[in-house]
Amino acid sequence: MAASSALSLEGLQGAAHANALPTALAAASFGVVFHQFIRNIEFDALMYHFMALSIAAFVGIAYTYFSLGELSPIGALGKASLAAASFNAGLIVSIGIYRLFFHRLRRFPGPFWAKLSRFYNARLAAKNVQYFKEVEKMHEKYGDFVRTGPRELLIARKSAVPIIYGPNSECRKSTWYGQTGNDPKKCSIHMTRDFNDHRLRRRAWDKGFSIKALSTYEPRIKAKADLFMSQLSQRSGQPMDMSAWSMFFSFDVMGEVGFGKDFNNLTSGVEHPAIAAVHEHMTMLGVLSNVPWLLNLLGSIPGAAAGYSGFFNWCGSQIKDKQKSWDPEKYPQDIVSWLLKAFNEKDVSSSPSEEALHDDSRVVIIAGSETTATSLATILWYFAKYPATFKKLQGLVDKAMPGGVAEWSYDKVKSVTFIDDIINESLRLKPALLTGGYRVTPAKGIKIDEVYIPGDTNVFVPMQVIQTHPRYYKQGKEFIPERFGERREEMGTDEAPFLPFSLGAYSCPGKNLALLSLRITVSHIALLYDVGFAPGETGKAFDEDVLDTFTTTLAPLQLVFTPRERK
Ligand code: HEM
Repeated sequence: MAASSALSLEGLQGAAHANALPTALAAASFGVVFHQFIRNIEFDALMYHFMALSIAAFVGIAYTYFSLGELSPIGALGKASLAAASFNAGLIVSIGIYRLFFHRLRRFPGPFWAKLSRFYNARLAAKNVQYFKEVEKMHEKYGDFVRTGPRELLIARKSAVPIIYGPNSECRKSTWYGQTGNDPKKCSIHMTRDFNDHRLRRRAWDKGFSIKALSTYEPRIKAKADLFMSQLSQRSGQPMDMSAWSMFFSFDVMGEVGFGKDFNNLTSGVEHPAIAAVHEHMTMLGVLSNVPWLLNLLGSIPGAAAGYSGFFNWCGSQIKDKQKSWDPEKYPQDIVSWLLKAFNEKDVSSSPSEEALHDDSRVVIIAGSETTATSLATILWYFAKYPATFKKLQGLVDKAMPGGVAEWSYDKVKSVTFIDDIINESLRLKPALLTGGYRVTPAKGIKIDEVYIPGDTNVFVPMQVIQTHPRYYKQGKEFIPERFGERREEMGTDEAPFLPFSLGAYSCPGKNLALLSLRITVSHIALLYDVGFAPGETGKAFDEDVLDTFTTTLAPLQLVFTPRERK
C-alpha cells in the first residue's frame, strides 16, 4: 500500500480489513516519507504542534477503523497503535540512518549516541549536572571538533572565537534559545533569535548600562556594599556561607539598580522565596536545556512550569509596581525604567509585548544577580585558598587608601589594577557560564582554520575549556592573576582566548555593571577584613561540586571574616 493512500478513506478502509503486516509497512513507509519531508525544516519549533497532531491523528484513525471496519473498539485501538508504532519506527530508523550516514556532519568524530540524539547529552548532564566536565572529556577524547549532537559541534579552537562570537560574526543564536518558546514577540532579549529584532531591543537595554547610568548606580551599589560589610562585621569570626551571602548582595544590587527597589535580602539574611524557587529548579534546567525542544514542549503544557510560577508572579508584580510608581518625566534611574520608557513610548527598541517586558524583567534578576554572585563567591574562595594573593591585594589597596575605608573612592579603587587582574583570572578559571552560548552557522557555512563547518550547524566554544587550555594559557589551570597584569607579556595573555562576558552582538550588556559591583565589594573586603576558610571547610566542595545550569549553581562556602588590625 502506498504511504499516501494510507491516509485516504479507502486506504483506511483497506487497512481496517487488512492484515497487520501491510498496515505496519504502510505506516512505517509513511514515517520514512514524513522524515524526508521535514528534514530541512527547523522542526524543534513545531514539536508541540506535532505532538498535538499525533494524538489527534491517533484518535482519528482509531475512530475511523472502528466506524469503517469490522473491528471492536479494542481491535480498532490495537490497530491504530500498530500504525502509530510503525510510523514512529519508520521515522526513527530513517532519522537514525540519515544522521549516521548522510548528515552534513557525518565526518566529524564524536560519541555514537550523540550523533543520533541530544537525549544522550541530557543523560550526560543528568549524571552530576556537570555538563561542562563532560564537554571537556569529549574534547580530550575526540579532538578540537566534536559532534556533540546530531547537528551540533563543539569547537575547541581559539580561532573559532571571533568567527562564532565576534562583532562581525555571521553566526546567530541557535535553537538552544527556543527553549522557552518560539514567539519572538513574547520572549526576553536573551531568547530573541532574530538578529534585527535583537539589535533593536539591545538599544533600550544598552541605555540602562551607559556611562551616565552607571555613574548613578555607583553610590547606590556602594551603599549596598556598606550594608554587606556591616553584616560581615556583626558576624565577624563566625562561619558565613559566602555562596549565599554573595547572592543576597547581588540580588539587592539588582533590586536597587534594576528596579529602583530594596529587595531587603542583605537585611534579612535569608534567601528570597522567589529566588529559592528558581534555585530549586535549576538542576532540572541544567539537564533538560540539553534538549531545548523538550523544555519548550514541557513549558507549553498548562501547569508544567508551576514550579516557577512563584518567581514569575513575583517578577510580574515588581514590573506592575514599577509601572504604577514610575515617573515618565524623570530621567530613568534604573534598568527597568529604561525598558519601560521604550515600552511606553512605543520605541523601536521596546520589548514587543507585555509578556516580553515581563520576561525581560526576569532576565534582569537572573542574568544580573546569579552571575555576579557566582563571580564574587569565587573570588572570595580564591582569597581563602591563596592568602599571599590576598595579602598582596591588601597592600595595594592600603597604598591607594592609606586612611582605610574612610578614604574610599571609586577612582582610587580603579587605580588598583590588581583588583581587575583578580576578577579576570577568576572569570577565566571559573566563568559564570561554564559551557557558554550556542550559535548557529550561516547557510554558507564557516571555516575554522583548515576545517569547513557546514551551514545551519549549531556550534559552541566551551568557555572553561578554551580559557584554561594549555595550548593557549601557560600554567592554564593555575590561579595567577598577574598574567593579566605585570606578567601579561611573558604569559602571552593578549593572544589567548578570553570571553567570560561573551563577545559581539549577543555579549553581556551588564559587563560594566558587574565589574562595578565586584570592584566595590572586593576593595571593601580587602580594606576591612582578613578572610579564611571556616573550621572544617576545605573549599573542596565549592571547587568540585559546582553545577552547570547554564549560569553556575554553587555549593556552599563557609568562610570567616575577621576585622583587620591596622597599624
Ligand atoms: C560577572 C557577571 C556576569 C557575567 C560573567 C555575565 C556573562 C554573560 C554572558 C557570557 C552572556 C552571553 C550569554 C549567551 O551567549 O547566551 C550574558 C548575557 C547577558 N547578560 Fe550577563 N553576565 C554578568 C552580569 C550581568 C549583569 C549584572 C547583567 C544585568 C542585568 C547582565 C545581563 C545580561 C543580559 C540581559 C544578557 C543577554 C544579552 C543578549 O542576549 O543580548 N549580565 N552575560
